[in-house]
Amino acid sequence: MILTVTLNTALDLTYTVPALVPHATHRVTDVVERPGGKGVNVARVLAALGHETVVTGFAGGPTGEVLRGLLAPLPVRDALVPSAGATRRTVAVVDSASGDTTQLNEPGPVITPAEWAAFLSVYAELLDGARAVALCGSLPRGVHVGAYAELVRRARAAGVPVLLDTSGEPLRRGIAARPDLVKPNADELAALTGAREPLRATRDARRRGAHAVVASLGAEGLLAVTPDGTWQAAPPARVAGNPTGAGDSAVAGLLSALVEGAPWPERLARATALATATVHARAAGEFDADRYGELLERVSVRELATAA
Ligand SMILES: O=P(O)(O)OC[C@@]1(O)O[C@H](CO)[C@@H](O)[C@@H]1O
Repeated sequence: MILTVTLNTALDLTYTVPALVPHATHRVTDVVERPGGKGVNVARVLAALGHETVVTGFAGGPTGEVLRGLLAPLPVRDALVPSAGATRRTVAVVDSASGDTTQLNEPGPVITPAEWAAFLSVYAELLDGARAVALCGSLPRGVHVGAYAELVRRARAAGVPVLLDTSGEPLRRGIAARPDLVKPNADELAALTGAREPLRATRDARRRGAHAVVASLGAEGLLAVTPDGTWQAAPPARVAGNPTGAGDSAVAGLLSALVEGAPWPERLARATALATATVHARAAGEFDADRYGELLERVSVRELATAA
């Protein structure tokens, strides 16, 4: 089983408008409501690939009920821990004229010390039996900033490979706890390292403690700095669409190939094809299987002649 942790789950709304104009009233032409938060998206993609998947984190209030109701028919096991505070909503507004997406994320509930303690005991139980764990997304209020570092250390102590996908101070502290893999995007990487040049920043991130770093660089694909080598993976062509959740699909691809013991080029090909197929999809956590299959054959993975 693969475990995904989403401490700040979300009810994701995707609105499509003809054109997004500040101060104007907009008629929404398409509404999609999905169970979300990064780790939930990762789990949905993993389940679609046929992996046994469990989601944990917090869910509460009426939004939490809706989220759990949307998860129920999916082949994903719900091990979410109840919180008194309500699960947040996030809104992605897709401008169909420009193709740009604007994201609005609520802060989420305040987690109490008792709820955090309840989560830690569920996490410990789930680690026993997990083949890999992904720790994903922002922290809800009330959860300490070193929470991911703590969860990384516990996964390592249990011998479970751990992937971290977060930002800011939780990422900085989490990396220092030596996760097997981190997957920052270009902005997260720049904020962490102060470097804009992708290769330099990715190598710097790895030096901070991660075993391997896979940076997601939008249309440029993925850059991986690993103990086995350095690779750049790119989609066959620039794609237009909603990029929300593309990074989560990349995480799912990396985990899926990792638990199958695939080598790095194959992990990166799978991650790039899934991320690209998600840009074509209506919402995060989704992809078209045929398109994924076509992309997988056309993704390029190039080894860079440079030391990690
Ligand atoms: O606020 P966070 O936790 O950083 O990100 C949350 C979020 O924007 O990320 C996903 C896309 O990656 C959305 O489905 C989700 O709601």
